[in-house]
Amino acid sequence: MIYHANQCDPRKCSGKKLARFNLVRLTHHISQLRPYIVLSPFSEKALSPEDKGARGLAALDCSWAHAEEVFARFRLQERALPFLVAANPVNWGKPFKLSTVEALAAGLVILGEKSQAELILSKFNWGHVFLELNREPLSEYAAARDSAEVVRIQNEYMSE
Ligand SMILES: C[S@@+](CC[C@H](N)C(=O)[O-])C[C@H]1O[C@@H](n2cnc3c(N)ncnc32)[C@H](O)[C@@H]1O
Repeated sequence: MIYHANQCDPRKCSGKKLARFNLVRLTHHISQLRPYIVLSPFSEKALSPEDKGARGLAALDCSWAHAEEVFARFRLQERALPFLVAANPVNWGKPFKLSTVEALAAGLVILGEKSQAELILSKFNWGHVFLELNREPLSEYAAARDSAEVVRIQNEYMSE
């Protein structure tokens, strides 16, 4: 599920593209995200395999310029993704600043749904590069026990 704030260039928006392929549902009602784990770069808790019981994943598609202020307006079941590097053309090589499709794909891998991650990334010509660039950390995060272990693994990558 993706909450869409309509702040992006529709030609470049990865969330809208996923919706065109019927791979996500778009909503303009934040309340519809409540049953799901919402990926937020501002959450203090990291996503981990401990979250596997969740009903599903959600992201909030808005401009990075307004993201902090948009997330601050709501109280949801939020989780941050650990250190991963973007492969999308807008933020290529930047850590943590993932496009919506990269964030959902990373979350799916961490929750043990790698084939779903490959499916959503397959709609983007750079999509496979995201999994290649982050193959090692993603497989370690997916094997972690809980959020604290994900953060410990992340810190090892960040100190390298
Ligand atoms: C700010 S929007 C930008 C969307 C971009 N315009 C696009 O077309 O993909 C990206 C969304 O992906 C998720 N996301 C990105 N990086 C993340 C991170 N490091 N941790 C958690 N969620 C993240 C969040 O839901 C965030 O709001």
